[in-house]
Amino acid sequence: MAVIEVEDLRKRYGPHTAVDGVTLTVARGEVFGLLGPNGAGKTTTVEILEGYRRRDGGAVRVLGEDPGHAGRRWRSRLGIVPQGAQDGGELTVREYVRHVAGFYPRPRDPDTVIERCGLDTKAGARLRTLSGGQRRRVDVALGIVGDPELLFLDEPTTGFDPEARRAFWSLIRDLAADGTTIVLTSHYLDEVEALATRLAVLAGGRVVAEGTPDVIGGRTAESVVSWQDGDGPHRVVTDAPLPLLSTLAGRATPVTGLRVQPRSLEDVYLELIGENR
Ligand SMILES: Nc1ncnc2c1ncn2[C@@H]1O[C@H](COP(=O)(O)OP(=O)(O)OP(=O)(O)O)[C@@H](O)[C@H]1O
Repeated sequence: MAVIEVEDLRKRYGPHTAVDGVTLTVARGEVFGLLGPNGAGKTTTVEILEGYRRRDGGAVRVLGEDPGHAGRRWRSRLGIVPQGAQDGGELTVREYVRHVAGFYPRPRDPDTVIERCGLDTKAGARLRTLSGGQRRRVDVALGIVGDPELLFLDEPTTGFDPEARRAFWSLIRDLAADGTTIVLTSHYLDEVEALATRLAVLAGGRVVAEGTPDVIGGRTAESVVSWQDGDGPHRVVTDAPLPLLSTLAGRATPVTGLRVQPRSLEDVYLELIGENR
C-alpha cells in the first residue's frame, strides 16, 4: 500500500519554480532516498509532504490524507527530523525527550530511545552543553520517540562521527524492519546506497531518475574494470567487460588488484545532475 502518493507537484517562490511537476510513490516499509544538489527542491517537497508548506499544484496523499488539510491525529503518525538542529536550552536530554514523547498518543519509552540514539551517557546533560553531533542525535531521538508510521529524515547524520553514523544506520534498518516507512534526504551517497530500498534524484525541481540504488541511472549497463600492471593503475568503463578480462587473462606479464564493479552511485549521480543542469 502506498504511504506517499505525489502527482505533478508544483511549488513556486515568486518567479522561481522550486518544484516543477514531481510525481512519486513510496510504499509502506520502504526507505526512500531523496538525492539532489543544493536548491533542487528536496526540502520544499518534503515540507509539503509534512504539511508545513502549501503547494501551488498537484495532488498529494500522505498516510491516506492531504497534508494541506490533515489534522493533529495525522501529524502524530509522522516523525520528523528537520534539517536544522533544535535549540539548545536548559533542559536535559532526558527531560526534553520525555517532554516531546508527551505529545504523542503511543510514544516509545524515552529512555530506550535515548539509548538507541547513543545518548545514554548524556541523558542527564543539558542540551546547550552537547556537541553538534550529539545534538543531532537528540533530533533523531525526538523524531522517533512518537513511534511514527512515517519518518522524514532531512540530512540526519550531519556532524555524526563514523561510529555514530554506523549506529544510526543500524537504527534505521531496525525501524524499517519493524515496518516504519522512511524518507531520507541526504548528500551522503554512501548513506543513501547503504539504506535506501529505492531513491529518486531531483534536479531543478524535477525527478531526473528513480529506481533501486543498484540500477538507478543505468548503473548496471556499464562496468568499471580496474587493475595494476608494470605501467601503473588502469581503469576502464565498458559495457562489455568480458573481452577485456580475457585479454588481461592472456597477458604474459601479471595483472594485480583486478576488480570489476558497477559504476559508483556517485559517478551516476554526478552524470545525472550534470545532464540536467
Ligand atoms: N522560503 C523560500 N522563499 C524563496 N525561495 C525559496 C524558499 N525556500 C526555498 N527557496 C528556493 O527554492 C529552491 C529549492 O530549495 P529547497 O530548500 O527545496 O532545496 P533543497 O534541494 O532542499 O536544497 P539543499 O540541499 O540545499 O537543502 C532553491 O532555489 C531555494 O532558494
